[in-house]
Amino acid sequence: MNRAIKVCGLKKSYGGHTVLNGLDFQIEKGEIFALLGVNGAGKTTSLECIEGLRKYDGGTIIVNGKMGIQLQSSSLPAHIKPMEAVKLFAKWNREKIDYTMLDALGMKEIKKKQYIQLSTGQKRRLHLALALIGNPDIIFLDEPTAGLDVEGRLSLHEQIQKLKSRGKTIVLASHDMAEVETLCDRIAILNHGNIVFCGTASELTDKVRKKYFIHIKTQQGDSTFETDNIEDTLITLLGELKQKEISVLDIKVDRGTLEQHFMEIARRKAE
Ligand SMILES: Nc1ncnc2c1ncn2[C@@H]1O[C@H](COP(=O)(O)OP(=O)(O)OP(=O)(O)O)[C@@H](O)[C@H]1O
Repeated sequence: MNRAIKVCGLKKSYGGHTVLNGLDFQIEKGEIFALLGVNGAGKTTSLECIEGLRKYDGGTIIVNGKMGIQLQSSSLPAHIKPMEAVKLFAKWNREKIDYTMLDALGMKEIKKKQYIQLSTGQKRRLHLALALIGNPDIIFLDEPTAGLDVEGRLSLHEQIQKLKSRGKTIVLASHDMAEVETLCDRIAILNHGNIVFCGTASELTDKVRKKYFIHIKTQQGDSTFETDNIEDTLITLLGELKQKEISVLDIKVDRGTLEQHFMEIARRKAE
């Protein structure tokens, strides 16, 4: 069985307000899977239903493995030290402490500090360490890098990649397109209570935008051309430039950013 999670027809309303309108998706073992959506799209609600922390109104959720959970916001007593928290969590879970994992998350560097003295990045690393106690198979991270600087984000990405290389399944909610593009194997986009896209970043690009953008820099300035047929357009453009004896300094071809594709899909009105 290669499936870590299967969600079928997941429904959730708060009062009369429908937030999840029958979600269907599945997450394979060993992949990094991202839930994306604008603020209020229902990412946290979906994660917390799967985690068993929130009741849902309909549908089925099958989770195939032990879960480790890092919530969007969590707190610890102000004066507790990181290792005290780790020992407490290990005791509650009746698990041994994995000191190699703690070292990899930089717990040594902060062991003398109290919780209240930790930076946002250090708190996030501690909460990730707590989520990993018990060696879970599936790790849920709700906006894991929110509020982190570039270095903190890269270091956390490295830890997440290491978890994947150890065969863990990672499910995360994120707003950060660069993060999702570099880190995640597959993405599901939530919009108006439905999954409007589920696949890889390049499949998202294919779905939204078939066009290519050719950016040409010449002695006379920069120009961008949009085309469906990259080969013909490039040949024509280069031929024209050669005929006019204009030297080309640089050429770049792209298909727009993942952020543009995400916004196009995430903001589409319900069909
Ligand atoms: N306990 C609650 N009671 C009532 N409404 C709620 C509750 N929790 C969430 N909501 C509403 O459900 C919707 C989805 O919220 P949720 O937190 O799941 O979205 P999200 O995609 O995680 O948002 P964000 O990106 O801002 O974290 C929002 O409209 C929110 O106001």
